[in-house]
Amino acid sequence: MWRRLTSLSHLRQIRRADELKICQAFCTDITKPPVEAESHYRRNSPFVAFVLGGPGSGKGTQCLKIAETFGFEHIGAGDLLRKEMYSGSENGDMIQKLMKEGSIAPSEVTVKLIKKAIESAENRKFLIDGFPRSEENRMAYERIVGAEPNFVLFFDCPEEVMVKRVLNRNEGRVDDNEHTVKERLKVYKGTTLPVVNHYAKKGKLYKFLLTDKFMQVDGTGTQEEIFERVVDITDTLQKQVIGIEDVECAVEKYMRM
Ligand SMILES: Nc1ncnc2c1ncn2[C@@H]1O[C@H](COP(=O)(O)OP(=O)(O)OP(=O)(O)O)[C@@H](O)[C@H]1O
Ligand SMILES: O=c1ccn([C@@H]2O[C@H](COP(=O)(O)O)[C@@H](O)[C@H]2O)c(=O)[nH]1
Ligand SMILES: [Mg+2]
Repeated sequence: MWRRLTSLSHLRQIRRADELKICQAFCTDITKPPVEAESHYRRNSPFVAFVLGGPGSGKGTQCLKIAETFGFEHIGAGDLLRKEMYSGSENGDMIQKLMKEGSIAPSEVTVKLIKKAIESAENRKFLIDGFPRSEENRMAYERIVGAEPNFVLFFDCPEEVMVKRVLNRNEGRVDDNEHTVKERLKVYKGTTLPVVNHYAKKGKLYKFLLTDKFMQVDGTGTQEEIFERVVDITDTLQKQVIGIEDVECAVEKYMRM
């Protein structure tokens, strides 16, 4: 209840009469969002978290755990591109060449695949793993999908650990080799980190610094130890964001009166 009322403070510009209606509407003990607001939220506002980090930092591993625990749909941008590559599509050869080089696929191709995956899912909560890779990717997503992510998780892993993991992964990926991993690291540092900085400035970034302080397995913490930290943040953010969305939907409803 308190959160609902305090979240309305930014609406000072609304006419006094409308303000009164909004306050009256929220002065009852609402423990659940109004049915109309809830369905608006589900239908129109997918809840999106981007998951970023270098090659082999553990994005995919943690996404599987988050998806299972919190009921998110896991969309791996690289997985979508690999599927497209092997599907015999007209973009297949181009994607394969870029992946082997460690380069980034054109934004329109990747965003189109992500948008399709979001639109065809029943779920409205998404983890988008390994995207955006560049500021250009980010802007294309925001333009085409028409929204920013709700929050961004960032796995900051030491470079030597990432390289070792990628070279030991053994999943038959065309880019898991010494030459390509060097290129991917260059792209990550030069082109993806600016995206991370962008979301840090916007206050949307949650960084997991994976250093040798855990002294486990490979010096970054076991998958379970890292996940324990991820759970806390994801749980809190989900609750906060859903609360804010409810207020905005309800405000829209009362302003139309
Ligand atoms: N905390 C960890 N400790 C040890 N090994 C790990 C840990 N997390 C992930 N791994 C292993 O490291 C490898 C890379 O992990 P993962 O595929 O999740 O990385 P990624 O960030 O998705 O990489 P990419 O960007 O290349 O897809 C996998 O073989 C995974 O099992
Ligand atoms: O948004 C994206 C995501 C991926 N790529 C290309 O795919 C590979 C592998 O991606 P992973 O996320 O590591 O599975 C990546 O190196 C890029 O070549 C992309 O172009 N755009
Ligand atoms: Mg991955």
